[in-house]
Amino acid sequence: MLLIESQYGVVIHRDFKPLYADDNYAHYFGYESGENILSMASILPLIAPQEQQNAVESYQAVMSGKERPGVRTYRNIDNQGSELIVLSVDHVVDWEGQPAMQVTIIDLRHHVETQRQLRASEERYRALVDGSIQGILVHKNFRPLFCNEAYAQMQGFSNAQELMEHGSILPLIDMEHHPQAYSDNLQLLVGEKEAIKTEAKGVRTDGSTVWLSLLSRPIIWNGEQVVQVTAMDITEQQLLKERLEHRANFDGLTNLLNRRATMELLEKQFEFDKRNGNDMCCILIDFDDFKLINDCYGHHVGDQVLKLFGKTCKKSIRKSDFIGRWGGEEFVMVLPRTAIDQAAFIARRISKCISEQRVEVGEHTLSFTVSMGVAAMTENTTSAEQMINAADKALYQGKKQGKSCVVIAA
Ligand SMILES: Nc1nc2c(ncn2[C@@H]2O[C@H](COP(=O)(O)OP(=O)(O)OP(=O)(O)O)[C@@H](O)[C@H]2O)c(=O)[nH]1
Repeated sequence: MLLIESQYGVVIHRDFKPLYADDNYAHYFGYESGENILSMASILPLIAPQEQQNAVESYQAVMSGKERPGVRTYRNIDNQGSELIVLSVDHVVDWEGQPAMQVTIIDLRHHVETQRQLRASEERYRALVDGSIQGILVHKNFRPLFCNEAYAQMQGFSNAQELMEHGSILPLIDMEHHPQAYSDNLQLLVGEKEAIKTEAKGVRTDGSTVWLSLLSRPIIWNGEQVVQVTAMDITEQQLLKERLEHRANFDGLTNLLNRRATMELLEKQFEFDKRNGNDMCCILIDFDDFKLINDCYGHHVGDQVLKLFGKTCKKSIRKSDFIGRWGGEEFVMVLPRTAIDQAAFIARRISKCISEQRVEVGEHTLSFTVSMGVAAMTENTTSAEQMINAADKALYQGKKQGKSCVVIAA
């Protein structure tokens, strides 16, 4: 497909400040490696002085969306001061969350033939972007017209051809993102938007998830208005983000919501149920004589008991209910749309269930109990905190009454 025999060089820059340059690019200008280019404050001096203004204007026009990225010829200057004519293919890409210009150049000095090829710019575009370090896909209403190797690999294909054999790229987009994809596609095609930047979940050929940072723009392809997508694989960053989010909201030992996340959710639920006139209850749960468990069997057994408690509770509540770790061996269960009688019933059921659990420690079989305070959101309850305090008082009563019991707040 590519009629040009020479290799091409790639540089990515923002306002001509180099962000990435490969060695081929550096070689064109007489440097040893891309590192030499990266150490420059600007790559503008590599363009012949009489063409620099033109280059700056083109850059601004493309980045602001006034002009589409295109194929141009430039007079460049190498580090010996000699002029070289290059064919340059501009391409707006996403670089660390910001748009940047990717320029692919071919030295035209020895390739008179390439002048003729200038006219076949779309064909050349195909060949040049194949070497892009970012995934590039061109589609017309999700029918793939072109994709480079990088894009195909991100989606789990072994080569671009395999992806191109698919009639639609929609199955490669997670269902959840389909409405957004349709709407973005339409907005770009009717010219409502010049570019759309999104993060979307993709489906690899093996069914696994790939997270992509996408920059979509309308381009002309064989005379038709179509969409070009530049993609970066951000799966690792996304997984890290999810892990950090999980760590920020969940307790590491029991994998239940931590106190902060529980309170946040409880407050939201409280506001919702209050506004909608729904019932709502909370149960404060505290282990009985937990210190004894630690003292007799060791801290690790205490941990094991807490984990088992978390699992047991999660299994015994509805999807709309939630439970969080409030403190060391204290937990809060939130029951939206639940009246106090039902809540008391649930508390007793869980209390029984907990007391039936057994943990084997060597020759010993350990059992344990909890005390619970149950409170409802009444007409006079004005905050989630107030409801928790009421449950806490009831729990305190329970502890005084001899533990292993469920006490309903007055
Ligand atoms: N193993 C383990 N123990 C914990 C954890 N968090 C708190 N504890 C222990 O739980 C015990 C709680 O002791 P206390 O507050 O006296 O309560 P208790 O012994 O359950 O007594 P009552 O509440 O009156 O029934 C303390 O010994 C804490 O060290 C934890 O994550 N793992």
